[in-house]
Amino acid sequence: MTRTKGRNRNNRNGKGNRERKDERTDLIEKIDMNNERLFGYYKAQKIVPEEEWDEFVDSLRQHLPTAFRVCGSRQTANILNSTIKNVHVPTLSDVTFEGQKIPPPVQFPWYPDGLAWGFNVPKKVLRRQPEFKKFHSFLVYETEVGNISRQEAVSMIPPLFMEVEPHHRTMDMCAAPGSKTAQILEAIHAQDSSTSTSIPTGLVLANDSDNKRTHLLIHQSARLPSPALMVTNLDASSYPTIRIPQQRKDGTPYLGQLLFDRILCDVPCSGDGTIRKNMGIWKSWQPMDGNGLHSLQVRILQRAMKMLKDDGKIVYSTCSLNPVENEAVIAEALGSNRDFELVDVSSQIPELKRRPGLTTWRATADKTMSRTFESYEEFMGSSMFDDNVKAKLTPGHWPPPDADKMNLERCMRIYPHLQDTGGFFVAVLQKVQKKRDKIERKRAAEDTPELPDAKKTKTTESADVSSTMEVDVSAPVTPPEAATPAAVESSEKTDSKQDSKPEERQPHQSSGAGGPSFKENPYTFLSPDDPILLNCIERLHISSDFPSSNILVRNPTGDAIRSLYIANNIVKDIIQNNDFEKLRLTAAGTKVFNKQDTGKGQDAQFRVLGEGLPVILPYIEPSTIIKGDTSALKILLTTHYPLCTKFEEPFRSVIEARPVGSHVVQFPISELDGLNHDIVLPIWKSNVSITLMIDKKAKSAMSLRLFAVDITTSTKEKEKAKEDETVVAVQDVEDDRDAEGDDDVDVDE
Ligand SMILES: C[S@@+](CC[C@H](N)C(=O)[O-])C[C@H]1O[C@@H](n2cnc3c(N)ncnc32)[C@H](O)[C@@H]1O
Repeated sequence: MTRTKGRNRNNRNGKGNRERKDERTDLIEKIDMNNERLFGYYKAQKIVPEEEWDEFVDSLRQHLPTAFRVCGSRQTANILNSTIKNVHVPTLSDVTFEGQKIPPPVQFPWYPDGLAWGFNVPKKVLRRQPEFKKFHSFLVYETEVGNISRQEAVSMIPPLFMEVEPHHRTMDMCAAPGSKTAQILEAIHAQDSSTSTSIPTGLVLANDSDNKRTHLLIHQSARLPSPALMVTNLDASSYPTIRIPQQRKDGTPYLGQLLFDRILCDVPCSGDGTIRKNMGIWKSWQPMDGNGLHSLQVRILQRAMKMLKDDGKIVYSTCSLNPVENEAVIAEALGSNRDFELVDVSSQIPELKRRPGLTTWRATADKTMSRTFESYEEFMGSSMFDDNVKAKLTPGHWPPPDADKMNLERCMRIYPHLQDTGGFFVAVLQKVQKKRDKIERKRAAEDTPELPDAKKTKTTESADVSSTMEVDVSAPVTPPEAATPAAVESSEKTDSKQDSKPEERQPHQSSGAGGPSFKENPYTFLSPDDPILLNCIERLHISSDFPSSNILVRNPTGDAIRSLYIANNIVKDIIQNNDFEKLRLTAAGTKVFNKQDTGKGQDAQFRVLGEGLPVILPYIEPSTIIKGDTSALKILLTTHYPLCTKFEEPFRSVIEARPVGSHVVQFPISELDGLNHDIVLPIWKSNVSITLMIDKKAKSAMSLRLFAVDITTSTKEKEKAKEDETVVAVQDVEDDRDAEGDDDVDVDE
């Protein structure tokens, strides 16, 4: 798929951001937005009625509006959304620039709770018009701290049709860079409050075969830290079976296949639905792009079908308009597995304008003229192609003979001219019940046989993840619905470097599933009696119902050396019963405590992290949480290490009386922004001063939200910079994002 060049490459040319941006605009203007192969191909598919063709093509040539989503937990998102609606939009509603009225951002009518927005404003307006410039800075800061996600409008659609609930076990098979994973995580955490994160019983297993992109995904998902998240780095088309402890009807434990309630297959595709953004497609498009991906797309969907629970749902999506990558994939997968059918979702999200899936289409291998063929037989009989080319297409590229029985019209086609978006394809498949008995019998036969003496055993399936693991089937099986958590994250490579002793195990290295060698540390759950864990619990006054058996570390020794993570029960079950190396498990759960050096002569302590605090907060004894006020928050935002004596009473006496270490402060904020919510933040108390333990960007975003200006220390530095530095910074963020994924949109184009 066409990509915007990354920042570094551009900077090597020695050109400034503004210059680069203007060059890009010139380029856009010079692009020839005609491609007869593309037009001929899609006309032959009759993707829109003839009288709509011109409108459709015209929309492909228009600049794509910027879209963003207010994200995070539902309550936090609703608070920020009110700020946009009640504070920003009114100031942007009556703006004119160079004599032209500039439209304010608008909410997408089809997105739940009005949490998604779009706006179409030239970049010079964002750069020079004061109200829009301010709004732009707000978007940039909130994006950086994870409260706003820039995501193409159509890319937001597939997760909505998954209808994820907090107890669901979900899988995102091709997840990077993670914009849809974030939506799934939000649905899993729908019950969180504005200050605390629940430990849901559900699971979000996000996978991508591209190792680098899984790390982008991990970075993105850090915006909604979750004990329910796991990230793996495997080829989705051959994803291994995961085993978890289960119970038969008579109560005997066994290791059985983990099946999912919901699976998203947002598969790799030719991406011509993104042509409004990725303009190189105008020149490069040819039908073999989609033809070549068809087989992989089918195999990914077929693998998802094997991992789904009865009554579970799969959402299949692409950002391509090509039926070979869409309806043909659905038809081939349905033809190979009669336990599935397409779901009629026509009554869901009625505000979303869409067109039905195609029931017939014509494939081709013709790169020049786009002559299309009605059937595989006609194609094979043509003298236009040699055997090599003919071998690249299969009967599955065409409609099957029984296509009319598959309800392919239940698929959804989103066209650019319908609501000024990119193009997208979405289909919802459901596993039907009619063969349930047969399936259950088959599955029972496949499951690991129960051992009479419940002794350790080896599973037998050679291709299975757990095939080489010793499994203690007598171990008590945690009921999946019991809400106790635990999580992990990406590896602490520094732990192994700094702390490993010669006799310690080294991080596992393997080259699984065709990827690069896998160098990650093992995942070890701490004993609830671990002295460091007990120390964290005691110092922060964490209650006895805290799930301390769900805390894990990632380093070769399995000791609490630097970071402690929390994972929920299902994540823990997966880690404990499967080989993390074969799963290429790259991250799981969320980090909650980190080691903090306390200076010479003092023992190191662990502190609660900003991202981990929402998970820990519900367990902290409320009376031990320090009550802050606006003046204390201002001092903490503007000064790095303010002395305790700088604060007003009663805050000053309270913090002076606290021991050195990690503490939590609650600031009642309603007095500032009129919204009824508090902010709870971690601080570190040293002998004479305290400091706010959140990063600079989070401080700036908070400052802008609460005080309408950035009062943090970094502002002083910024004041020295050029007038449009914010815009440059914005552009840098955007360029990084462009490099991250196909779903990102430039904010200011
Ligand atoms: C359309 S993008 C996914 C976008 C993502 N769902 C999002 O919303 O951010 C397709 C992804 O599939 C990944 N991919 C390609 N082949 C794959 C395979 N065989 N198994 C798993 N992932 C694959 C690519 O690395 C790419 O990140």
